[in-house]
Amino acid sequence: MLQKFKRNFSIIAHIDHGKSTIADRLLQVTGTVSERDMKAQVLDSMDLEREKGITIKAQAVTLYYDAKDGNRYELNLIDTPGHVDFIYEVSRSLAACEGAILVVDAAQGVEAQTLANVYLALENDLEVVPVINKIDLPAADVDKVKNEIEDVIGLPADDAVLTSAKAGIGIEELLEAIIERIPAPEHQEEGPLKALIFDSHFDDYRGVITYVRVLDGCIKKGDKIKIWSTGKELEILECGVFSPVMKSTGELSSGSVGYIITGVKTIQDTQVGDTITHAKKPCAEPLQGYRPAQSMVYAGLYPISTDDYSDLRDALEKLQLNDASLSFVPETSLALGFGFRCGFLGLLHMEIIVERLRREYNIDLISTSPSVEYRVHMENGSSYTIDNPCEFPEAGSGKKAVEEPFIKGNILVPKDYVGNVMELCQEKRGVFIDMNYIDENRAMITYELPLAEIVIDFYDKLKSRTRGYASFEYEMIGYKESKLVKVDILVSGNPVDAFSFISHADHASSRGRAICEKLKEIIPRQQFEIPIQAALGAKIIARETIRAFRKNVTAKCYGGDITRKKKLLEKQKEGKKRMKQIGNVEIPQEAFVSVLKLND
Ligand SMILES: Nc1nc2c(ncn2[C@@H]2O[C@H](COP(=O)(O)OP(=O)(O)OP(=O)(O)O)[C@@H](O)[C@H]2O)c(=O)[nH]1
Repeated sequence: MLQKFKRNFSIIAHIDHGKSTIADRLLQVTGTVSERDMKAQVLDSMDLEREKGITIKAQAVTLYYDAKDGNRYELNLIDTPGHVDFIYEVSRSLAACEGAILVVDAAQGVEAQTLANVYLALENDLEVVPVINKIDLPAADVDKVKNEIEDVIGLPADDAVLTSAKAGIGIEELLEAIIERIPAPEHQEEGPLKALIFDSHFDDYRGVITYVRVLDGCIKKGDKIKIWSTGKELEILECGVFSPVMKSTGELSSGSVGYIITGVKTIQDTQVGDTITHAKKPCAEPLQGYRPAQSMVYAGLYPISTDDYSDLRDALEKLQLNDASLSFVPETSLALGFGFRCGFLGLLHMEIIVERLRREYNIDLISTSPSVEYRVHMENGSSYTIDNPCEFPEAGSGKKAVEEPFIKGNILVPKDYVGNVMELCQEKRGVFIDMNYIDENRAMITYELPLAEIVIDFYDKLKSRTRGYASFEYEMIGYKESKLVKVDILVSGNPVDAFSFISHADHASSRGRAICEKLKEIIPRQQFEIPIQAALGAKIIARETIRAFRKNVTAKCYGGDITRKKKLLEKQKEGKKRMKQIGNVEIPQEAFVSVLKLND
């Protein structure tokens, strides 16, 4: 197909504004999926995505549309995730497009992530087509949203397409708008091959599937290609498009989006952002590429049962096959045994990985409290980074300063909640930068905040203190020095490394106290007294005591039924499996999780 009949676009939106529903409708109206196969949100293929109702990974799909001008067009839709954790995936899918559909909810209007995503699209020189969705809702206010798009984003909104993805209204108009307004790709159809790798996934049966966008030239089955950065030469065993399942076409021409299979073993061999060219007749220079995704949040993952250690390693390796942003290295903890230190894009990413390990791989896990990466500067001039509280330098070790990562966060909120948001940001050690009213009702508040304060539960707190009306988006701005200390938690005098955390000095006592109180509630009484303490080095800053108690499970069984007694004892043993033995104290698994939730 000629380039002038191709259109490559993404859909960008704030979470829940209806991006996936619109994508589903486009698939349906163009006959890409039959009525029978249409299950809601075809593009959100992972179970978890469906359940949580969020898109995580970028996906591509090719649609064919017979337009009103009598021509048949090839439309390549690249889906993008909507959550802040995955903004990196958004930027790389945008690089494979000429245009973006900007979906704004007709009742909610422009939100913080709408803005962040539009700016990314404009940075990539994309043509943005505004779409106002959910016009069927009684609370829809199209004129107000049009004004917001013009005033807040600065895009003309007169000709915004009005849709109700739910009711199937406005979908044809949207398809026509895509063809009219999004420019066709303009590359050299005959030139030496130049293609961009924008994603990849591992398929159990077929190996690595690499997603490519062809710029110049053409890829054919049997071609010998070269990966620019590594110089590795590979043969194209198969190439084709997603419609929505993989369909081999034997060829991908200039301006197209599709997949190639080359027989490489891991997705690391075809790095996202790399350039593909022909081995014999290479292009003159590579495409710009991307920075690799960076882990922001770290935590230790430990199997409850030590027998699961190698299964956990295999599972992490498998997950990494599809998710280059997940990193892990083995680590050991005195309290928890053998496990892995893992790096994630954000808390949601971490939650998803932990949940998948549980569900898909059946591994019961304990995760330690999430941490960020700190930079430690020593008096002798050396410096290093740590992502684990256990590596924090002890007092007297010659530490000069510790720096932590900061973000600039933009919060869009109705004016009634401005006070609550500012209060929350102050509690989280935020530094006020700016506040602007975007209209008479809503304000955009900007704060600089330590990332460590954001990763725990900022998002949840923000939602609850604004009744779900605030939206939030952030970017990293770099490292700054802070007064940080490590707090240890001692159970019966033994430090439990999995409970240690790094905190700002001003918050150390209150957090230490809160954890001691929580552990007192959770750790069952045992036959001896258990002191629980929080300590700053040798100094105890909080203490709780669990009094002694003897739990005699057979007490209920008077009468001499020995089998019943045995059963009860068996049951007690089962319960113990879910405990971790720390010194002479048994700590239930929930303790590790609740401490994690409490860290503020
Ligand atoms: N009333 C109404 N509801 C809609 C419409 N479009 C989508 N929804 C609903 O809005 C919710 C969110 O829609 P999604 O398509 O999952 O939103 P999304 O933007 O893809 O969300 P992420 O994938 O998480 O980024 C779902 O419950 C949809 O059924 C619409 O036109 N009208």
